[in-house]
Amino acid sequence: MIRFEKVDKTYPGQGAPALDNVSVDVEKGEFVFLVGASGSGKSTFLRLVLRESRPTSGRVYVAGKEINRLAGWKVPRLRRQIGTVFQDFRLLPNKTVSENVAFALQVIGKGAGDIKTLVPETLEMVGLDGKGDRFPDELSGGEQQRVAIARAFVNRPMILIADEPTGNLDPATSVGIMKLLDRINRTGTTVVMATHDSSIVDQMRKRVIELEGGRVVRDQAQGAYGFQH
Ligand SMILES: Nc1ncnc2c1ncn2[C@@H]1O[C@H](COP(=O)(O)OP(=O)(O)OP(=O)(O)O)[C@@H](O)[C@H]1O
Repeated sequence: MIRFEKVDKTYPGQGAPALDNVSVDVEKGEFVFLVGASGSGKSTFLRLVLRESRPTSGRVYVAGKEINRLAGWKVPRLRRQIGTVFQDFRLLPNKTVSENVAFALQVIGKGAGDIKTLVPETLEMVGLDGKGDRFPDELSGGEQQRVAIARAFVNRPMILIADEPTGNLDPATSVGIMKLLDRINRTGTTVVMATHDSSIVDQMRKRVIELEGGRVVRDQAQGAYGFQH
């Protein structure tokens, strides 16, 4: 589903590469944690998957296509197949919960009929049944992140990218969010999550890819946050 082949990324004017000879293969349906110190290259990795950034050398494939060679007009179609969730939720403050989720469908041209069924169905799935008419500032942080996940998942993307999704949440709320991401993963969606949250990684026991100075220094099935034999 996601394949990096000898990917280097050096930002203009930077001496050291943000990614250095990264080769990684993520299969359809996998759940992968990307870990590593601040500045190790996690966000750069995620940006390359979205083609928000391009490799300096090497190849990035998503769903079998080398995305650096994708024509510009095909990039929106690629991004539609990838849901994104961030630490800071990024909801539209002047739209209700339902409108935030519906908006993701409107921008990709879904009809009113589809929207009417998909939005409540997805809100129920993320545990926000009955909260569709609230505004983001009337919700807790955990609930706001659930809205963001509903918005990312409402068109059933192949891949869900989560960059520090529990970074602003307390430990108990974070566990609920991880249960939800796990549930989404069980529907067949490939999940790649960058995180500093060691207790979450240790509890989930999924594949762990660790970056250090832009290099993959560990790629371990059912791994922990720190290396353990
Ligand atoms: N737009 C940019 N221009 C120049 N350098 C950049 C840019 N974005 C990232 N970098 C550099 O690339 C390296 C990797 O950064 P990246 O944001 O990928 O790390 P990260 O692991 O996601 O960090 P964090 O955990 O703090 O989000 C860092 O040295 C950073 O300073």
